Amino acid sequence: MGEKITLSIIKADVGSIAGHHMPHPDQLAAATKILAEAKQKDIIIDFYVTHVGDDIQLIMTHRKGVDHPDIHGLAWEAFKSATKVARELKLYAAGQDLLSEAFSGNVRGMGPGVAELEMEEREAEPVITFHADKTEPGAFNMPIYRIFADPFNTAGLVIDPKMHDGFIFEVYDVFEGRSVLMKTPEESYDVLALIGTPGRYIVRRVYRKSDNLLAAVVSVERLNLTAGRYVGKDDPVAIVRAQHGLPAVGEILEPFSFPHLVAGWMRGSHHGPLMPVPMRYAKVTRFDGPPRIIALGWNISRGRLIGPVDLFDDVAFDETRRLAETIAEYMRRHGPFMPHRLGPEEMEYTTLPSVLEKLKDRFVKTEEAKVVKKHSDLLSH
Ligand SMILES: O=C(COP(=O)(O)O)[C@@H](O)[C@H](O)[C@H](O)COP(=O)(O)O
Repeated sequence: MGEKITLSIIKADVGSIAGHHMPHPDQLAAATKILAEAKQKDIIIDFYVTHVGDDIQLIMTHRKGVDHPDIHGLAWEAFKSATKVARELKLYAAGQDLLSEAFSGNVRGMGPGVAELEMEEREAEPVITFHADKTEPGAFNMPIYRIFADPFNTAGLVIDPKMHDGFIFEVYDVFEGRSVLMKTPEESYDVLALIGTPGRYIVRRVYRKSDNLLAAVVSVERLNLTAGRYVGKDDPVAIVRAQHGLPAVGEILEPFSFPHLVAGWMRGSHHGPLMPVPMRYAKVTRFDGPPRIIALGWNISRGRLIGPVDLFDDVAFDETRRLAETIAEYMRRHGPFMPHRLGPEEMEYTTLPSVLEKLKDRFVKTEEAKVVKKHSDLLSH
């Protein structure tokens, strides 16, 4: 057995410039300083700090396995430091995603989003990390399904003997906090029956069936469910391993050529197209969006992060971006109406219920005559 390396992405929104747009460079520098010191002390092997929209992304490699208090504590410290900068500069929503003052061993349930994948490095270990803003973890359901279970997307499912048996999906129910393992292709329709409800059922992990190799991990934290109130959107991340018996990089990127509708966007309350963008466009503007995603390509070499390459920085995705803009325009024309605005179940976790609360005593039973009388009484005052 070779050495095990863990790739951890821990992300949080701890304040940004000009609303929920993007972090200040000094915040990224503060987080970088903390991780650089940890690298010097051999707590982590390597790291990279970036952002998508207003979310700071800590990408780290280490030998400590998933959910390790040293790694989570380090991320917490980096976010605290970036929050301090945000407070000094009076940035917007300083410390937004840090739901607790004190760290208690693990950032899960404390606000930040987490995707961690422990691996035995293959001879070459190509990996893609995805980072999204203004959307929820279920936004990954459709692309992950297409990558690992749709032969019209992934030719390797048909052609490559190592993939031909299919993959095992772990689907997580965010409301019940439990998950189920399901096999594709044989249980594909059952998988789809669940993950077509992306606000509740989220693909959390995918394993290659032939040898149980862990191929993908998605962050499943739903910030508003954790906080019990509207805080911001979850802005999920994912790690997908590529090539040599796994989907090729091009097969992993392919589903993102369709800018599918996801929940999030303005006030976490609207459906909009997920737009794949290069890092330089990883900041939201129009109606605080549209929701965006970047894809960073890496090779992991004895834990060293070789990269990133900015995978959506390609004219091949120009048409997708144009289509996303057209869809954004179409959806925007609906204003406050569904299906642009989310449905009532999803709106439960936004600020709308407090508006509706004000109206609750003004509803009257619809017995026509009495209603007309009551209205005429009200109007005559
Ligand atoms: O979705 C949004 C922020 O989500 P985020 O923090 O990026 O997860 C924004 O659209 C805000 O909801 C919007 O700008 C209003 O913000 P507040 O004035 O309520 O802070």
